[in-house]
Amino acid sequence: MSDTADEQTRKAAEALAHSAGFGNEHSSEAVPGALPHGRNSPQRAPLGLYAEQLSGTAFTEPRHTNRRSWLYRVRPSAAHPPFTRTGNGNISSAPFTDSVPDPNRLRWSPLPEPPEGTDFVAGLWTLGGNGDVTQRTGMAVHLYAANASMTDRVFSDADGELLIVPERGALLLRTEFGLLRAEPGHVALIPRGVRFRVELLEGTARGYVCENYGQPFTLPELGPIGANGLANARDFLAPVAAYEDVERPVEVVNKFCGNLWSATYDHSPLDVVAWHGNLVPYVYDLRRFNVIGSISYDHPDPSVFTVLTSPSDTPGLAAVDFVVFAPRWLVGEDTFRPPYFHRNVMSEYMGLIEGAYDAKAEGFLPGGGSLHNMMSAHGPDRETFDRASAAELRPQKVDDGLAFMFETRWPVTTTERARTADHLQPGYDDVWQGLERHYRR
Ligand SMILES: O=C(O)Cc1cc(O)ccc1O
Ligand SMILES: [Fe+2]
Repeated sequence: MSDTADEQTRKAAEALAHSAGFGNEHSSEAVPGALPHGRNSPQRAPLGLYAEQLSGTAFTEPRHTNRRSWLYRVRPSAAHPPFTRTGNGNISSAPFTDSVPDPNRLRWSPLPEPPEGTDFVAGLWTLGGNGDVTQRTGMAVHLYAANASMTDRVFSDADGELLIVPERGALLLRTEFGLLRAEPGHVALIPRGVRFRVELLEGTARGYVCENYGQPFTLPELGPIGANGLANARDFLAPVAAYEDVERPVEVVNKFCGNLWSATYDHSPLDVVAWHGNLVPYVYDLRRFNVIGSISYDHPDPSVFTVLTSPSDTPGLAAVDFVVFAPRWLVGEDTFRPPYFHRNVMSEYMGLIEGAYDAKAEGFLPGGGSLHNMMSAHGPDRETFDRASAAELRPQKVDDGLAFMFETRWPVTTTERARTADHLQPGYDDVWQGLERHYRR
């Protein structure tokens, strides 16, 4: 008896091989001899494959930012029927114009369960964002909730790269470059335009997506930290080549300038037998993050927790940073240890992958999220403030949660759907009520 689709997903996810490193030249062939040697585009590519370049940066960008890969495939991507518009579901794109940017602090509970048969693409739900897809600037925050694998359907996003942050349910990502497994606590990145399919390893899945319209995420500079630390390049795992030779109708959904377009191919475009290059999908286990912090006094700024950064044209000013609050020791002397009260020119969307977050005693839930827009005042809730102000300052391990932040240079405009959602929490402001006056003269 042949395996069910779910069994095929599970078996495929076992013992995956990877190619390690960030920004380096990878190469991989699923069939020996499929990669040409000494040139990218020989007169006839090996094994009758088609050679095709995928450019993630302009041809002429400087070497240290240039990203491209060469794919050797059964059929060239160019062999496809026309795309036609299809429904956008709950996906929207920048510029976000259906509501005005809001200075209020907003918080959402997790997405409700989706209807039966919702796959990753159908389960995407846009919360908001900034910039403009047609200008390749800015970002969108999406959530997803799915209970079905994509079958005979693949997705690609011309508008940006997708940083997927699973919160519930492991994912098998079948990409043009091969297979990746991403479970809660990992992040996965799919470069702009790369075709992929999401299969569910646990029946249901939930999480967050940062769609980055701008420059690709890269590792932050380390400056005085030195040659090692934060996210180490060797812990980023690209797939090895794996292809499917499928000659039956496959729907390709293409997100282009804010809309979904669909075409039904007569074959699967996940037909890359070999590839090489530095533009690759990857996964990263957030628990590998080397957390740097204060070993004397004061709470450091969260920039020190940056995993990945999408630079802007201004040095030091990120279009968007991906920041993780991973388990760590707090040892600061005479220090208020949780996140401080602050107002930030950058806008902060936060999510929770597991457990709790040290600035919020309750209400900030795994699968939920908060938005503290440009200059909005926030910080520890009353309970956290009272507790941390009175705490005995012994070395303390913070290891009861895994939270993250998409921190962006432009204010985040929420979609009408996010503003009117049942799971938008009323009364979020109240967490800062009752902070007593202690000042006496
Ligand atoms: O608002 C937040 O919780 C995120 C955050 C964490 C921190 O440690 C310092 C500043 C900051 O914005
Ligand atoms: Fe903050």
